[in-house]
Amino acid sequence: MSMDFNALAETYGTPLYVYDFDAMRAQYETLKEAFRGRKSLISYAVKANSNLSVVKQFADLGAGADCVSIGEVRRAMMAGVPKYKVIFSGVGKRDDEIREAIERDILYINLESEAELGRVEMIAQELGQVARISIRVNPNIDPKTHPYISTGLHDNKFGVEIDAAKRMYIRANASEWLEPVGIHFHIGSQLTELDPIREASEIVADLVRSLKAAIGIELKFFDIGGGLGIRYKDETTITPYDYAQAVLSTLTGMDITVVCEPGRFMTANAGYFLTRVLYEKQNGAKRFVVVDGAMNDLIRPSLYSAYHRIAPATAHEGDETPADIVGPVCESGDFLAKEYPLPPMAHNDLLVVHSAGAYGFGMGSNYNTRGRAAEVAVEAGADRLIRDRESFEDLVAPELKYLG
Ligand SMILES: Cc1ncc(COP(=O)(O)O)c(C=O)c1O
Ligand SMILES: N[C@@H](CCCC[NH3+])C(=O)O
Repeated sequence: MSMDFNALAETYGTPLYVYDFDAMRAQYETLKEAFRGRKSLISYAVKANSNLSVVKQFADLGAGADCVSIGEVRRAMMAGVPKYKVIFSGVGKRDDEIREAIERDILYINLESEAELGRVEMIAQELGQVARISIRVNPNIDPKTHPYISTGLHDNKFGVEIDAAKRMYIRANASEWLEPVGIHFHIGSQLTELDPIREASEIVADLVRSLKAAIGIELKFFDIGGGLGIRYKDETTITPYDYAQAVLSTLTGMDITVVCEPGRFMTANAGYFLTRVLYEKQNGAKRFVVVDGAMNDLIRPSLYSAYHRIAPATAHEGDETPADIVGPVCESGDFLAKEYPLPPMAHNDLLVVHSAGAYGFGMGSNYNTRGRAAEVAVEAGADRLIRDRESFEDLVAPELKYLG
C-alpha cells in the first residue's frame, strides 16, 4: 500500500514508527497457507514487535505467541492470545516467571537446560499442577547468518545437545509433575538459506522418532522456532512455501503439529521509521546528515551494522552523494546508515527508514533522556495511534518521587 508519510509525520510528529497492518496480516496468511494440509500453529514471536495492537491483530487472525519473558506472556494474553497458544522460551527464566507460566496454564514452557528442568519440576510440584514442557534442542547447525543472531551452534548459549535432550525427556516422562508435549529448535534469525533449516529439522525429527521407539514418548508439537529472513536490501529470501516444504519433508509419516515462531517475517517489512532532517554538515571531506531519530530509536545499524533502505519522502533535486545519516545521541556509533547516497537535504525534510517493523521500537531505549517514538497503525487506508510518544514526564516519573 502506498502511504502518505508526509501527512503521517505532520499529524503525529517525528521520530515515528508506522506499521502497515494489512501487510502484516498478509504475511501471517501466507505463512499459514504454506503449512496447509498439516496441523500448524503460527506462534508470533512477540519480541519482534510487542505493541499490544500488533499482537492483537495476530491473535485475532488465530496466531499464538512465542514469549521470552513473563512480561511478554502477560502482553500476549492481554492482547487476546488464548492460553493454549502461548509458549514461554528463553535460556534464563526466574522462579516467579516459571510459577506464573504454570499457573496461567500456557501451552508449554520451552526448557533450555537440565537445571531448568529441575526448577520447573520443583515449582510444578509446589503448585500441585502439572507443567507441560518442550525441550529446545541445539542441533549444532551453522545457520549462515550474522554471528550475533545465530543460535543453533554449540558455541551459542541456546538449547541443549541431543544427548542431554534425551536424558531430559526420560526424566520428564518419569516425573509426575512434568508432561513432555513438544520439541523445539531455533537455529538463528534472518535465515536466507534453506539447507541448514532442513538439516536441523531432520536431526530433530529423528530424535522425535527415536524418543517414541525407545521410551514411548509421543510428542504433539514440533516447534521449528522462527528465523525466516526478509529482504532488507538485495537478499534472496526463502519463500514460505519452500520453508514449509523443507520442514514437512522431514516429518513424513508423523502425526505432529508444526509450531512456527516467526517474528521478523511477520512485521519487519510492514514497518517504517520516519525521521526529519535537522541539519547537513561537512567535516572535511565527510558529509553528515543529522536527523531527529537515533540509535535509541533504531539500534540495528549500530549493533549489527544492519542495512536499512532509507529514502526521502518526497523527490529531491540534485545529485546523490554519500552521507552518514546520524542521530543526536552522544556516541560515534549513533548512525542509521554510513556512506548512504542522498541528494542535498534541507531542514525538516523527511526520511523514511524501511524494514523497521521488527526489532525496531522494541529494542529502543531512553538513552540521553530521549522519549521513545510514537507508533501508528495504518489499516485499510486509515491511520491511528497505537502508542503515545513518551514524554519527559513519563521518563522521570519513576525517579521523581525519590527526590524528596
Ligand atoms: C526461540 C525463538 N523463536 C523465535 C524467534 C524469532 O525470530 P525471527 O524474528 O528471526 O523470526 C527468536 C529470535 O531469534 C527466538 O529466539
Ligand atoms: N534483534 C535481532 C535479532 C535477534 C532475534 C531474537 N532472537 C535483529 O534485530 O535482527
